[in-house]
Amino acid sequence: MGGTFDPIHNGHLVAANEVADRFDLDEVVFVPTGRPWQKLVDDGARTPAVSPAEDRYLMTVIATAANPRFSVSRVDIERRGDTYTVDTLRDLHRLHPDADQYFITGADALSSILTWQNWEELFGLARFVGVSRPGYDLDAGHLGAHLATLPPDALHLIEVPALAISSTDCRTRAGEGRPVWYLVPDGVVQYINKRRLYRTPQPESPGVSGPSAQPEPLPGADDHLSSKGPQ
Ligand SMILES: Nc1ncnc2c1ncn2[C@@H]1O[C@H](COP(=O)(O)OP(=O)(O)OP(=O)(O)O)[C@@H](O)[C@H]1O
Ligand SMILES: O=C(O)c1ccc[n+]([C@@H]2O[C@H](COP(=O)([O-])O)[C@@H](O)[C@H]2O)c1
Repeated sequence: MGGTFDPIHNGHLVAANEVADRFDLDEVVFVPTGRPWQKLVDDGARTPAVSPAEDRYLMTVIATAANPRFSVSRVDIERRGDTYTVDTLRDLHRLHPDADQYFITGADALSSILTWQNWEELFGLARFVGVSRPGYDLDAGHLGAHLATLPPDALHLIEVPALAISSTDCRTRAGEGRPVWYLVPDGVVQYINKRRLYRTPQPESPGVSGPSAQPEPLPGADDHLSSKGPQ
């Protein structure tokens, strides 16, 4: 399952678990994006409007650690440049050449798949599983005439328990000091607080000392992964 996971929330985890159960998958690999090119700020520098990749990666590790079937891959955050699913699937295939790959995607992401890089190749690299998400229609109608050209078994649409949770709402809540408990795993709440993620920067008062408004840089955070906090 690919995602920006800024932060990972229980909607992601329930969807992944449901697909693992329905398709009897041995493993679900969560793949945090490196540079999600459709989430860039239009500032000329093409800056991702997302938290640093290492923070998103660590939250994903924390959220999935207790489930033996869940793992997290760094393929997208270690690849330079914009993140394309076609590269994700090729990299994972190289790492697990004998595995049948399924790519799990929510109804919203599925509906924009025709805008993805080299989207025609995607269905030859993995089976796609589109999962329901409150507020979005789950159908493949947007694929139009392309649907008939897909390999058999290329796309499955499944209903999963409805959780009206989004990362956007979690960021807004954290920024406003409202609770994100029970929307994200407890460890992720604690990580958000520890790293002061999603807080609107406060102007510093001269002469007042106190805890730094900025979190410590993470060891290993690389320049090409660094990015701007969400607005
Ligand atoms: N509540 C949910 N139910 C089902 N699928 C979901 C849900 N939230 C996200 N997804 C799917 O998980 C994948 C990764 O989503 P992403 O990390 O962008 O989370 P998001 O909540 O959509 O984030 P944002 O609000 O920042 O856009 C996408 O395929 C998305 O459609
Ligand atoms: O390949 C692409 O061009 C592409 C464009 C947009 C999104 N995706 C993938 O879709 C997944 C969900 O993305 P997002 O931005 O909704 O978190 C994630 O794995 C992204 O890499 C992929």
